[in-house]
Amino acid sequence: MVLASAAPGIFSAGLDILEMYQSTPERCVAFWRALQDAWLNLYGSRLITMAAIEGHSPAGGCLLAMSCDYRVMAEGKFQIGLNETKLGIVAPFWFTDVMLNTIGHRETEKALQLGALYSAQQALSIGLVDKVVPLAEVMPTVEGELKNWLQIPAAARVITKTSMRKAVLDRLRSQKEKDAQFFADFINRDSVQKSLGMYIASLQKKKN
Ligand SMILES: CC/C=C\C/C=C\C/C=C\CCC/C=C/C(=O)SCCNC(=O)CCNC(=O)[C@H](O)C(C)(C)COP(=O)(O)OP(=O)(O)OC[C@H]1O[C@@H](n2cnc3c(N)ncnc32)[C@H](O)[C@@H]1OP(=O)(O)O
Repeated sequence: MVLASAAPGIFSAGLDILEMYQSTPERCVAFWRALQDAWLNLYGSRLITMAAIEGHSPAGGCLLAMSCDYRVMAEGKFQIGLNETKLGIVAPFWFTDVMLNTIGHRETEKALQLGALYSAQQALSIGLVDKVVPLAEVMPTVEGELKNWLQIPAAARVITKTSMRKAVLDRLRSQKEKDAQFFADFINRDSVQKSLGMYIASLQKKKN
């Protein structure tokens, strides 16, 4: 399975910020449950999963990419990373776990505190992506890599993948409702809503 985007220049802009702003607790819980299930299915997929990152990939977009087995990113102006702290929010523990498994503890600690967004070359240097190529070569490179992965006996690959990812998946599975409730409480704090409001305004200002 290849994750790619139909929007030029954007792999994924992350979660819909407007869903987290001035929403109701009930809607926030439903929103979070949908995200949890999507991620559990993706990270726990038995399929070979690859991200064709042909554009920006902040926050939830970076989570999607990191949750794949292999990442190819376009060189150039695009950025990737977990930038949550820049919005005044905090990466949930399962976002953090996936990043830890991808780039290790020291880089994750720096990346998360700073809300760092990396260029493709920087992402390659810390192991956040596996390959950087010109934009037009992203999809052919993914397809070529996929052929390599498909050579591996499927049962052996799936057992290996499942055992590598089980602890992180189980950590969320065992506390889904608590996590959803925590998200709804956290996101509706006055201080968090204020930060999100300012971030949304800054996105709109950048455009004008
Ligand atoms: C131990 C744990 C303790 C506590 C944790 C508890 C709870 C956790 C709490 C919260 C966790 C939440 C996790 C959140 C994850 C996320 O994914 S948050 C989203 C982060 N995303 C971003 O910051 C991206 C913002 N967007 C951009 O930077 C740019 O838009 C872009 C680089 C992606 C693309 O740039 P451009 O091509 O220049 O496009 P525009 O900027 O003009 O955007 C077009 C249009 O789209 C709107 N938009 C962009 N991104 C979003 C978004 N994520 N959500 C909603 N809307 C978005 C943008 O405002 C423009 O709108 P219009 O002006 O056209 O209406």
